[in-house]
Amino acid sequence: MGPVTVVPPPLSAKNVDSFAYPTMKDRIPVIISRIVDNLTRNRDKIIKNYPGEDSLTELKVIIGAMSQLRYEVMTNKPAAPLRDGRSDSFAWNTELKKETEKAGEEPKWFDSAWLWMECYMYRRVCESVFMSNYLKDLDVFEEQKQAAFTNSYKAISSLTMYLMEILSEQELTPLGSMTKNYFLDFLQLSLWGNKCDLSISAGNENHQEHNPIEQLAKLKPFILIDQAEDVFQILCSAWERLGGQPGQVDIVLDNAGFELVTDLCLAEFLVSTGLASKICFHVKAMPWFVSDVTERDFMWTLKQMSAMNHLAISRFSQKWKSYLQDGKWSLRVSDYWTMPNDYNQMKELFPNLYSDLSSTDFILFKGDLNYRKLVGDLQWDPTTDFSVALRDFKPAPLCVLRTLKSDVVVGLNPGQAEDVKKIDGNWMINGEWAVISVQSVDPSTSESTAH
Ligand SMILES: O=P(O)(O)OC[C@@]1(O)O[C@H](CO)[C@@H](O)[C@@H]1O
Ligand SMILES: [Mn+2]
Repeated sequence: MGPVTVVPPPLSAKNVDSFAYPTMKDRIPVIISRIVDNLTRNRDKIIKNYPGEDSLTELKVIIGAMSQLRYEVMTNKPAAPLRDGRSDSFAWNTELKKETEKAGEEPKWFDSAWLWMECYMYRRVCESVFMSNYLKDLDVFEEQKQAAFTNSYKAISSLTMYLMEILSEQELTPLGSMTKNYFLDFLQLSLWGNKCDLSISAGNENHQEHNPIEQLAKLKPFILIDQAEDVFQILCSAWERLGGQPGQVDIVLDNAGFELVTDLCLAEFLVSTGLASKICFHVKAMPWFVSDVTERDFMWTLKQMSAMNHLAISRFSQKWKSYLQDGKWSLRVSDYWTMPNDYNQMKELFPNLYSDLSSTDFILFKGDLNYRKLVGDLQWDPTTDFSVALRDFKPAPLCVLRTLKSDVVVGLNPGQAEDVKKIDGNWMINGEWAVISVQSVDPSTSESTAH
């Protein structure tokens, strides 16, 4: 038996010096107010897209529910059971009961675990929409997500042209050194794509304007942990294990807009250089943390790209649609990604998802929320090993690409956190700093090594 890990307490808004506190006090109320604004401003469009004799009444009910939710957050009311009867509501209400039993009272916004309450907030937003008849499929964040894509046109253009150029001009053998160098570039592009999420900016415009490739060298010193080479090594080991065939890669997506395009470009690079045989993208089952990708966002992005008068953008989107048809790429939706639980609990709560993930050769997790769920959103000492913070979550070799937007980080060297803090007091929350953290799992022994 290995050493027993003492698990620290969760991040919580009860610590007024933590980022959880201003999130609850300011950012979440602003996010809810923006939903109300958006629904009010787009009233006619919504009624037109979701016609029905009661559409307008339902829209008003949703707006009312948003005001009620904002009031509940601001006055620290206890979490109430979900009432929408959606397939996940039983699991959610079971979690609510468990939390209540653990604490001796219902979870509250400013007293309980930040991760739990923040997920509950987005689930409540969805509840108000799911409770309607005509507006059931309304995505209250759609406009913001679509604007984030449209406003990143220049960066998307540079990125896709760069990808097209290297794929057509270079002889890239799967395990060659040139492939490795380009792979490292695309992995970093996907990492920095994570700067562009909309919940951190409380829904303010947050898009990519500059040429992303030119920025890579400048951004390199901001990667606090860089295990990108280990990722390449994992893909090479899969090759060898599979007798000279590439393995499957799963990507647990985060945000729509520019970030999604960086992820798709990475996936294109992987399949067209023979580093991966198949890609499975995991998307959210409902609108989530403002900018997270749903299946609809994914398909919308491809459709928009096809309609663009731009050679590289439209070509890639055609190619990507054909991958979806021939199974080289697939999408998978699971309710687990929109539960409040961390990934250590996945094996017990969603064994099918865990076993699916165990059958792949490599999992890439994108973004800050995935990072929080991997390490449990706990107050770890920053020098804790990544594998210790993951606890029992080791379905397959995995990597997380994350810009820091919440005050939890592990895997740093002694003194590193203190040094970065001297340079940038907001290093943990401003999205300027990043980590590429890896856990390699040897499939024969299931032993993991992480740094
Ligand atoms: O997962 P993502 O898109 O990178 O970030 C989600 C996020 O904006 O939401 C939380 C704050 O509300 C933070 O954990 C994080 O900054
Ligand atoms: Mn996100």
